[in-house]
Amino acid sequence: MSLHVKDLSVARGGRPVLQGVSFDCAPGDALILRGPNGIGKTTLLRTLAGLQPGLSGEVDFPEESGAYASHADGIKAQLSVTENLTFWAEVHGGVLDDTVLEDFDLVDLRDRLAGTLSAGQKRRLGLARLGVIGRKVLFLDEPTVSLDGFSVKMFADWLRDKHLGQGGIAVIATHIDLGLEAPVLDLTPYKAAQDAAGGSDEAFL
Ligand SMILES: Nc1ncnc2c1ncn2[C@@H]1O[C@H](COP(=O)(O)OP(=O)(O)OP(=O)(O)O)[C@@H](O)[C@H]1O
Repeated sequence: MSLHVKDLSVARGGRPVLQGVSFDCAPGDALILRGPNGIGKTTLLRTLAGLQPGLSGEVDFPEESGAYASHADGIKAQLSVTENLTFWAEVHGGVLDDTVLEDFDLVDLRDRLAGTLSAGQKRRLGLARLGVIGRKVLFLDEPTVSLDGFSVKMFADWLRDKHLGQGGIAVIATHIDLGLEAPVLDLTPYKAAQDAAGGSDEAFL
């Protein structure tokens, strides 16, 4: 189990955004992505997860082991917290292990309809999904948005102890310090050159 990325170039709306990104993660490794707004963190994470094609380069990790998580986390508003988690567990061929409710501080909310949760509570439920789907390679896009300090620490603890500690890998775009001992990859030097745009349609608009 490892994640290998070599000379990867990614695009958004047909325009190159980042080029020449390379890194490797071994079991238990996290990598923090940094860079200013618009540099391409979301684009890179979506490309790594296979949700959109790259322009060139290699991304390699075991099939069916990746999961991408952002704010659009597929919570079903008309189902309860437990029903949402059970649904995800079953989709991934498992059963719900109740400890995930404790890990993400959802015990008192277990019977609440997900649609009635606050933004931060919804985010905790979305992150708890990661605890039930059993995927080893996580691509996390600003996972702590809307979370208070207590919840950030809870999520960082889960990531360290239950995911990385059990051989998982995580690539995380985050502007805050999660307190993980993880290398930081600043994407600024990988910004695609303007003349690499592969065409100059704008000149004719
Ligand atoms: N739908 C789109 N079509 C074309 N270009 C887009 C689209 N969405 C985003 N972009 C552009 O692609 C570039 C990379 O965006 P991306 O969302 O990957 O950046 P980011 O580093 O995640 O930003 P942030 O820190 O603000 O979340 C930006 O310049 C952005 O303006």
